[in-house]
Amino acid sequence: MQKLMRGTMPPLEDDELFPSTPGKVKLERALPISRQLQRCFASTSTTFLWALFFIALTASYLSFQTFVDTGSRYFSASWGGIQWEKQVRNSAQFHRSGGMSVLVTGAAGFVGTHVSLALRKRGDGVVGIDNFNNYYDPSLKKARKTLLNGHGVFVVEGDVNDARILAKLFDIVAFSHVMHFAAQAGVRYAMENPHSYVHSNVAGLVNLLEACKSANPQPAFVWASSSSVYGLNDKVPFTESDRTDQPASLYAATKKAGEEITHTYNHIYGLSITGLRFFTVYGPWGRPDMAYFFFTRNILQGKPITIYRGKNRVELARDFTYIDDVVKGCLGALDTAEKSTGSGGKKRGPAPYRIYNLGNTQPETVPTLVRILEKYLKVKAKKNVVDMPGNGDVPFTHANITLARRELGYKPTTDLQTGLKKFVRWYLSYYGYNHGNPVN
Ligand SMILES: O=C(O)[C@H]1O[C@H](OP(=O)(O)OP(=O)(O)OC[C@H]2O[C@@H](n3ccc(=O)[nH]c3=O)[C@H](O)[C@@H]2O)[C@H](O)[C@@H](O)[C@@H]1O
Repeated sequence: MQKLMRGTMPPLEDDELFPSTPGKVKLERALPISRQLQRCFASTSTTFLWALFFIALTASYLSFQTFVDTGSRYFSASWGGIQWEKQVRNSAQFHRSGGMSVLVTGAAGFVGTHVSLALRKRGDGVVGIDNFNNYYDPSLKKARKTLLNGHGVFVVEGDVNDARILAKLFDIVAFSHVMHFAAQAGVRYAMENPHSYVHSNVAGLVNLLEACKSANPQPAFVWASSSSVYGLNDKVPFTESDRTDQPASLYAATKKAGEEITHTYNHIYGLSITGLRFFTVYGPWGRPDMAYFFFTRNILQGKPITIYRGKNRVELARDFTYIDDVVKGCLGALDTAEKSTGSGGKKRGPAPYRIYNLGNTQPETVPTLVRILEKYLKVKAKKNVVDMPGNGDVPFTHANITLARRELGYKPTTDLQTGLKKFVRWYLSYYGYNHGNPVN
């Protein structure tokens, strides 16, 4: 402030008030008393005007500062404060002996919501964080948040790229586990918005790992990788040790990068890491960007759906996995995760690094998926069958789940018929038949 005033208006020196032009000086000195008084008055009023100018400048500077302060408080108002900290603490509290305190990122997402609810229902403490971005309808995410709130899970509005909010959360709660779902999902959208994948799946992941490695105690870290890392691998079923160095999409490449990045944090800092490769997870409260979801909407609205087919007219297939089965796999991963070994950002000993497939081991074709939907919706789909565009898709996925079965106790029990029946029931109760606004 002082700097600004000095820079704007240096103090006036005597010789500036009385210019050094010899003739003028003489003239001043020759002036009568009355004129000199008049001059003096004139210079006083100039000083007065300058003083006014300074006051005005100071006042506007101060009010600008207040505006900036208020503004920054306003923009960060979604988190912070005593009440907010209390909510975080309460939500993190577990209610069973040997319970865990879990930070769930992407908690208002599809899998994040289901896992948070399951943890809470069995008495674990859960704090959610979600940035509620508009990749798909944020009102669905808000509805999931309301559901979570109703079960005592507090969801913080924030981004995993924000180091300040993560530091604050770890400051308030000694999380035993981090369950990381926050990511840019979707295979084909990577061609439209490649940077969002790097931002969330690479930069966001690193930011979160930095917070975890510095936390004391360090939490065990479990996170969502993807079946897409198998890329062009055509050895079936896909086994964890199969090659994953041929991704077919940028999405897959960022998930693969995540597997390598988490490995370095395990190696250098002693973070306990478990990566879960999800296979096309579906079910109630699902993601509207996925085929089973928007096929349902289009069929109900009488709009056509596009079914891709592979080379030589081969039908595409996915190892569609029902949400409840995946939730059990996630809980199994959390329950069996050994502790991280580092403290104060330093590794104290080797920590586990694990990767598991969470699939269904019963691949079904996309036309079969459509037939089941038609049956439960009681509406015939208008189908356009086209060759699969070169947009990052792979022709099929099929999980070998031996490892997860043995080490996590993972045992999927829901076939596509049963799972889609439950999805359709939820969809109709949430959107009604026309998919206008949610019915509730
Ligand atoms: O398991 C995974 O790794 C991935 O599963 C899904 O990706 P995807 O299997 O491509 O799921 P959908 O986008 O729902 O597509 C399912 C099938 O429907 C096909 N499809 C999709 C869209 C469409 O208009 N028509 C069509 O035939 C796709 O080619 C694919 O075979 C998720 O979207 C990814 O986030 C996740 O990581």
